[in-house]
Amino acid sequence: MRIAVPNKGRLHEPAEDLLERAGLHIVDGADRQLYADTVDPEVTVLYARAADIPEYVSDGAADIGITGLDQVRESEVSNLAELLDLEFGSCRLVLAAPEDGDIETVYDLDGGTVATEFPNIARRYFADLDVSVDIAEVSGATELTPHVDIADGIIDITSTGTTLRMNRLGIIDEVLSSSVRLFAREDVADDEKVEQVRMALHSVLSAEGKRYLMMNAPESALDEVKDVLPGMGGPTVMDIAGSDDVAVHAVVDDSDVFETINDLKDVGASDVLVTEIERLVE
Ligand SMILES: Nc1ncnc2c1ncn2[C@@H]1O[C@H](COP(=O)(O)OP(=O)(O)OP(=O)(O)O)[C@@H](O)[C@H]1O
Ligand SMILES: O=P(O)(O)OC[C@H]1O[C@H](OP(=O)(O)OP(=O)(O)O)[C@H](O)[C@@H]1O
Ligand SMILES: [Mg+2]
Repeated sequence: MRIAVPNKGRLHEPAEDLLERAGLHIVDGADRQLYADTVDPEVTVLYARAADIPEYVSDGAADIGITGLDQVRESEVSNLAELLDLEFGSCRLVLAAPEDGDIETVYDLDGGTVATEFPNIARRYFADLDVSVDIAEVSGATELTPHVDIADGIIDITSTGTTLRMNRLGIIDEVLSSSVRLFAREDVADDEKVEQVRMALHSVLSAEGKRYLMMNAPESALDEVKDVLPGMGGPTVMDIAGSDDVAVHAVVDDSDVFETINDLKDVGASDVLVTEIERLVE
């Protein structure tokens, strides 16, 4: 089973980092290599441009892929199944035009030109709205084009909004909200190995924002301790040999930890340990 991963650009590091945290360690993955092995002999990695990954998975060069939803939509391949939102690389594809111009709605662009790195998404967007627009395909610095009379507006990625602001462009509409996804070719989407990889990545996402709490508590206070712990499926309780205390373990949302510890102390818990969770397989 082969997994296609961005070889450079902003998605490369977070994608590799996620595989590492999922325990799918890359071995022998020296820089600028096309393929790498992982600790699982059945899983190999193919490094490719983020924009090429949907096509590679669709054609069978890889079986599953990690790239932005914007790239999947732009590729127009139809045999991919989304397995997981990996919750990084979040951005919006927006329609924008000069702030001081006379384009205020998408309909004002009828008969005009729009520059973009995403011509397929752009064509579909305008066709759906029945707006007739010429698409000028560019390969970068899209934000400049309205200021050099190449286009009346643009469809481009924004995340912090800095680039649009610097180029005095205002957002007219959101075309797509994107983040990085794990997807598979439909014919292998239900394979056992694909499911194992999906589950491993999911376990990392599930652990994010969660903490593991361990404490001792008098057995007589157990009901109150349980009431305080919001825990998933109730806490784990273990007897401590030769003691009236029990050990209690629970998973708690990071945002609840401060309040939960205070409440636990109030009902008699002691020796509270808080640790991070690497993965949570449900
Ligand atoms: N602010 C952003 N700008 C561009 N892409 C973003 C942004 N935020 C998230 N992304 C995601 O990253 C993808 C771009 O990946 P790419 O590998 O092209 O990164 P890059 O850093 O722009 O590299 P390059 O310098 O080659 O353009 C986008 O398709 C999108 O899914
Ligand atoms: O809202 P912001 O945080 O300003 O991000 C948006 C900008 O980032 C991307 O460019 P990138 O840095 O990838 O350069 P590129 O156009 O050369 O790919 C994108 O094409 C926008 O120009
Ligand atoms: Mg870029």
